[in-house]
Amino acid sequence: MAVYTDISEIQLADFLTDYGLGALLSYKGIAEGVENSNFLLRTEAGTFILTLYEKRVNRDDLPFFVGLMEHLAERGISCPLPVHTKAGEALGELAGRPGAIFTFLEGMWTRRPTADHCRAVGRAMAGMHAAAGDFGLRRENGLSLGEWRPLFESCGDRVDEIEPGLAAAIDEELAFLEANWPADLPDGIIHADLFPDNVFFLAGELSGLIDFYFACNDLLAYDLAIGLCAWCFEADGSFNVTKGRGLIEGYASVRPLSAAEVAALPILCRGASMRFMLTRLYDWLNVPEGSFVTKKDPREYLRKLRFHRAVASAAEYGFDIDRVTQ
Ligand SMILES: Nc1ncnc2c1ncn2[C@@H]1O[C@H](COP(=O)(O)OP(=O)(O)O)[C@@H](O)[C@H]1O
Ligand SMILES: N[C@@H](CCOP(=O)(O)O)C(=O)O
Repeated sequence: MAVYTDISEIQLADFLTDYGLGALLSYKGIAEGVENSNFLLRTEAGTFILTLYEKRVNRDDLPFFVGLMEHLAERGISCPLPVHTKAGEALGELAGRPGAIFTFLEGMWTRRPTADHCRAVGRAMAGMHAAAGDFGLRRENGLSLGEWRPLFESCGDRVDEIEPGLAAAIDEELAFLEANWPADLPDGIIHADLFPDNVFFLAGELSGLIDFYFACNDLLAYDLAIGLCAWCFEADGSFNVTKGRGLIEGYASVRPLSAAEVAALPILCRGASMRFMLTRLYDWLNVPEGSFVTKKDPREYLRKLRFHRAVASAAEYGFDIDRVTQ
């Protein structure tokens, strides 16, 4: 969850008068997600999601996110659609926060991803990359290579509280990533946070993608690397090659990879592990105790980073290179 901003029934009912959604019947904060405040709304017109945008979301980026969701939906990608006010606006303001109301997406995220789930996610990710190809706006990745060191430095001198020696290990890994990060791979709009909690399934089928608030222009294969980190590890920390094969082959069945993208996967996975370890680390040290937010453990991504550091070739992710390259 997250609910960082509390709203009263009076505030919400007043906000809703701008929309043609009828009267408010009920609302409650959603205890999932970590970035924004989300509320489940029931009005006379049906069920909706109200999102209030919090700290990491820049107000200027909101037209990109909302426009991207509309663009993807027009091209057949199942994702939430912003509801417009009677005046035609997708974005409003509530409790001092920018906010928007979205259509409710049926389905649930899976707590136990299987190789079939991974294959479906790979296909959906590649479908999203293709559908976003002609989107007219750009957004630079605010959490790419150049931002990792400042984020690390902003964690201050408490990093070793998480694990002794962690600060030095991060410093060394960042130096490697800064010196070796790939250039000249195909780029485009990526989701950049396609974790299991952002993919819904209904009756065994993938029913939609949510949470586009990290979406940005970056290397397409970096999205796949984020997916390998988020979907293909077991609770005991081991990498599941069957899931890895499912994810990558599912992706490549829609958008075949280049040999250079395949070769870059291990370093892209190291970068993805670093990125999620650092945001978790920052939150771990900075989100106040008692917030209605579940903090995520940075050590999970430290373990994943260590795994990827030991990978000598992308074939170790479990797939047949000839089946995924063009
Ligand atoms: N359009 C939607 N339809 C149904 N549920 C949604 C929708 N958007 C958000 N949710 C619910 O809200 C939760 C948090 O949303 P998410 O966008 O992941 O938040 P955050 O940006 O804070 O990570 C999701 O796990 C889901 O339960
Ligand atoms: N996926 C990130 C945290 C952000 O997750 P969200 O889906 O709640 O926005 C992580 O696991 O660190």
